[in-house]
Amino acid sequence: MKTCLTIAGSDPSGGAGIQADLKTFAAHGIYGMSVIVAVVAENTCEVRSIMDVSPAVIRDQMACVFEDIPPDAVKIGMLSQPETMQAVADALALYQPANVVIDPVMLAKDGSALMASEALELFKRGILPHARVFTPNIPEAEVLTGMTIRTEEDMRQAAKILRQEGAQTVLVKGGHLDGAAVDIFDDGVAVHRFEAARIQTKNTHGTGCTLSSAIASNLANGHVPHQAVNRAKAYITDAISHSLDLGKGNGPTHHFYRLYQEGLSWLDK
Ligand SMILES: Nc1ncnc2c1ncn2[C@@H]1O[C@H](COP(=O)(O)OP(=O)(O)OP(=O)(O)O)[C@@H](O)[C@H]1O
Ligand SMILES: Cc1ncc(COP(=O)(O)O)c(N)n1
Repeated sequence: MKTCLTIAGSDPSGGAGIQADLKTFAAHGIYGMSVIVAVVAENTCEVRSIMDVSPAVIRDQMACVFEDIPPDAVKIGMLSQPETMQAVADALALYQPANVVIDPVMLAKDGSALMASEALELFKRGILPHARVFTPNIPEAEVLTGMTIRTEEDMRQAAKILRQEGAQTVLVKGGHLDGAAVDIFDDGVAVHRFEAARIQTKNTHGTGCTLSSAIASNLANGHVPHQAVNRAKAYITDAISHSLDLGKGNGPTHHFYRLYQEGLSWLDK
C-alpha cells in the first residue's frame, strides 16, 4: 500500500484542506495520513476563525508519522503563521521526504488570508526549496515573483523564476484567468501546457487542494512529475465536472464520482 501525508489546515465543511486531501488520496487507492497545522472554521461561504496548532504539537505529529510510517509522498497546503511554518520547515529539513508537492495557499475564496504576510520570506527560504512539484495559482505566483501575470507567456516566465527560487518543477495554475482552464508546467527540461475546457460552475471550493493531492498521489504511485500532473489535471477536471451543489456558497468537487457511477478507481486508468 502506498502512503501519502498531507500537512495542511482542517476544513470542517469537508471541501478543502485536510479533508479534500484525504478524499483525494483515498480515490487514488492511497493510505492517507495528516498533520493538522491549523483548525479553520469555514464552509462554502466564509472563513469565520482560525486556530493555529502549537509548533510543539506540529513537531510531535511530524515525528509520529515519519518515525512510524514514512510517506511515499507529501502534500503541503495551508501554513498560516511563521511559527507553524518554522515547525514544518524544521521537520522537512530533518526527515528530507522525497516526493513533496507544495501548494502555497494564501487566500480563501472569500478573500480571507490563510498565510500571514510575515510568513512569506520564511516560506521562500524554508519551504519552497523542498518542492518536487510547486503549484501556485496566478495570484500566488504574482506575490512570489513580483510579476503581473496576464498571459500564458507570463505564466511560463513565472514558472521559470520559481524554479530558480528552488522548486524542482512548477505548475502555474490558470484557473483565475478567463477562457479555457490552462495550466503551465515547467520541469526544467521542457514546458508543458495542460488545457481543459472551463466548466461553468460556482462549485470550485478546494480545487487547488485536490489538484495538489492528486499530484502527490500519482507521485506516490510511481509516476514522474510530468505524468503525475497530467493525470491530476484529468482528475480535477472530472471532479469539477461532477461538483456537488452542497452549501450556500462555492460547493465542493466530487472525488468519487467514477467510483460510485462506474465502479472504477483512478488506479485502473
Ligand atoms: N471552472 C473550471 N473549469 C475547469 N477547470 C478549472 C476551473 N477552475 C479551476 N480549474 C482548474 O482547477 C485547478 C485548480 O486551479 P485554480 O487556479 O482554481 O487553483 P486555486 O486557485 O489554488 O484553487 P482555488 O481557486 O480553489 O483557490 C487548475 O487545474 C485549474 O485549471
Ligand atoms: C484549510 C484550507 N486550506 C486551503 C484552502 C483553500 O482551498 P482551495 O484554494 O483549494 O479552494 C481552504 N479554503 N481551507
